[in-house]
This record gives sequence, structure tokens and C-alpha cells, in this order.
Amino acid sequence: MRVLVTGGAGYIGSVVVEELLRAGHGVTVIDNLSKGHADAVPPEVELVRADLREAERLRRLLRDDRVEAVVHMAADSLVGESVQSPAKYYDNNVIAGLGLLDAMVDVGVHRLVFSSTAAVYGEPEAQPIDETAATRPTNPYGETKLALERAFAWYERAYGLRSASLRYFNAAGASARCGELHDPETHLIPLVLQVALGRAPYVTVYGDDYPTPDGTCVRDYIHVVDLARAHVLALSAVDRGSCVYNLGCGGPGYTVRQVVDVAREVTGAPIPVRLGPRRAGDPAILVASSSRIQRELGWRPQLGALTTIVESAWAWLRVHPHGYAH
Ligand SMILES: NC(=O)c1ccc[n+]([C@@H]2O[C@H](COP(=O)([O-])OP(=O)(O)OC[C@H]3O[C@@H](n4cnc5c(N)ncnc54)[C@H](O)[C@@H]3O)[C@@H](O)[C@H]2O)c1
Ligand SMILES: O=c1ccn([C@@H]2O[C@H](COP(=O)(O)OP(=O)(O)O[C@H]3O[C@H](CO)[C@@H](O)[C@H](O)[C@H]3O)[C@@H](O)[C@H]2O)c(=O)[nH]1
Repeated sequence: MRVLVTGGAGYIGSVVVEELLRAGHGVTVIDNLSKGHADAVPPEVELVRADLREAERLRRLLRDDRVEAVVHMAADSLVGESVQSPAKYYDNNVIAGLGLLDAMVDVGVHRLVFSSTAAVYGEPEAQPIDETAATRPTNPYGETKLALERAFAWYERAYGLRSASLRYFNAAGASARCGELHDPETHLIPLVLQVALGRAPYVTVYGDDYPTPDGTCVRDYIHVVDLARAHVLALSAVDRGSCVYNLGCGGPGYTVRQVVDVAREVTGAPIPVRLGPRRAGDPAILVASSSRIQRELGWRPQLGALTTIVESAWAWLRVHPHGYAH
């Protein structure tokens, strides 16, 4: 299939592009490079440097490239920032997202794979979380992702759009070519590794009074390559009907302090920590049940051990200490 990947120059998007190519698909990327890196896009892939909100350009691209499916990954995606600046999140994640759906419908593209998030669940009553859990986001990021997900059912009914919403838990790690590089970086694992590299003096732990084994938040880390492979499976399944899948490695998950301990083992660096206040919008525990996608599409995490994930991120960082250009 000819696939348009929005946000394909970003962290997860660049690895999804690699996996789509490996599966034999043709790929075009649209990215405004607000967060992404042109060098993360393989040279054989066309990178259109444009914003999703450039409606006419988007329609032209869908038409001229004869796009058959869209993987929609472009978004703003920081929990803390979304609490400070909800308007930015409604604009980019909902309004730009709806613009994309409208362009797809106009041009006749009816297959969509969407980057959704564990943040749609908020503070769930039970762990691990399956797809039937109530969706009650505790931050605007999760709220805006859920808003777009909810539009899909109505677009399907009215216009025949078929969607796969993939609710990722915490993506981490790297492929051989592509790794996590945000400016500013806010994600735990790359920040911890920056300390190991000597670029920062310590990691701040955001709160240790959560109802978890050591008081710090628990998350379910999933290797970015495992995550990317799920997109290839979802793309070939979407014609059979719209679907929603959680993507994580399952319980019990890892506390913030356990992540730091694993990074100490992998890097051999001391990695000092300091305790800070809770970060607004952070749920205490997010651990996935991914049994639905395992059962229905045969997906399995193959690189699920946290040590493997951190080792891959560390290996990438050591080869690219100054980013893609170096
Ligand atoms: N990183 C995670 O753990 C995680 C977890 C759950 C869901 N997600 C979702 O996965 C997707 C990718 O996340 P990521 O961590 O790779 O983020 P990222 O910021 O690295 O990638 C997003 C890309 O989208 C581009 N972009 C943003 N708005 C755009 C617009 N209006 N027009 C064109 N390009 C635009 C950015 O330049 C960037 O390259 C996001 O939708 C995010 O919400 C990420
Ligand atoms: O310097 C730091 C950074 C993070 N954390 C904690 O580490 C955990 C993981 O944080 P982070 O890496 O920022 O990821 P999340 O906030 O859990 O969000 C990620 O995972 C979500 C799904 O679970 C996705 O929706 C988001 O897009 C993605 O950014 C959280 O408990 C944070 O409070 C710290 O203690 N110190």
C-alpha cells in the first residue's frame, strides 16, 4: 500500500516508517519538523515539510501520491505541557486531526491507523488496563486524543472511514537507526541516560507518595520497534473493521526508581536522583493488558525486557551523542 505517515520524522514515527518499508509498503512522510528530524526519515522516503493544518496542500498530497492509508502520528504529546496549555492540544490534536479526516474523506482514503495513548484512561480502577476500561482522562493530552478517537465512529458511519486506534503505553528504546531525541526532552528514560552521559547532574523523581511499591509512578515501557510492528499488523487488519488496541508489555510495570536502577546497571554510571514534587496530570499506575491485539492480530512484544529497551536507547545515544547529524 502507499501509506502517508503524519509525524513520520518524530521518534516513534521514524521507526514506524522503517517497519512499513520492511513490510514492502510505499511511504510518504508529512511533518512540520516542530519536534521531528529530517535525518530520521530514510533517504528513499519523500519527506513533505508541511503542517497538517495546510489543508489544500494535504489534499493535494493525498491525491497526487495516490495514498491508500494514513498512519496519523503527528500530535503534541506531553502530559505536563497539556495541563499548562490545553488550547495548543485542542488545536493540534483535535482540530488538525479533524482536518486530516476531512481531507481523507474528500479524496477517498478510508484506512487510518491512529496513535492514541494510555492517557485516555486517566486513573483506572483496575490494572492491567484493557480496552473496556472507562475512559476518563486526567489531562488535556488524553482528552484530545480521546476526542479524535470518538470522531472515528461517526466518520465511519457517515463516510465509511475504517480506523485502528492504537493506545500506546510508554514507548522507549531505539532501532539501529532511529532513537529518541526531543528538545526539550521530558521523557524519563532519555533524561536518565543524559545523566549517565554526564550531560545533567541528576534526575528529578516526580513524587514518591503515590500508592505504588516504592511511592513513585509505575509505567509499562514498550520497545519502539515492537510498537512499530503493531502498526504494520493494524494496517493490514483495518479493512476487516475498525478496532481499538492497547499496546504495552503488561504487568507489573516499572516504578521510576526501578527504571533508574536498570539504567545504572546498563550504563555503569551512578545516576544521582533528587526528589521533586508530583507532575500535574500524572496517573499513579498505567499498565496494559494487550491481550486483545495478541489474540486478534498475533502481535507479541519481542523486546519487552526493560534491560533490552534501555540497552537499545543507550547504544543509540552513544552512536549519536549530538543527534542525527553527528
Ligand atoms: N512517546 C510515547 O510514549 C507515546 C505514548 C503514547 C502515544 N504517543 C503518540 O505517538 C505519536 C508519536 O509520538 P512521539 O513520541 O514520536 O512524538 P514526536 O514529537 O517525536 O513526534 C511527533 C511528530 O509530529 C510532528 N508534528 C506535530 N504536529 C504536527 C503538525 N501539526 N503537522 C505536521 N507535523 C506535526 C512533529 O514534528 C514530530 O516529528 C504522538 O501522536 C503521540 O501522542 C506517544
Ligand atoms: O524527569 C522525569 C521525567 C518523568 N518522570 C516520571 O516518569 C514517568 C514516565 O514519564 P514520561 O517518560 O514523561 O512519560 P509519561 O508522562 O508517562 O507519558 C508517556 O506515556 C504516555 C502513555 O502512558 C503517553 O501518552 C505520552 O505521550 C508519553 O509521553 C512518569 O511517572 C513521570 O512522572 C520523572 O519522575 N522524572
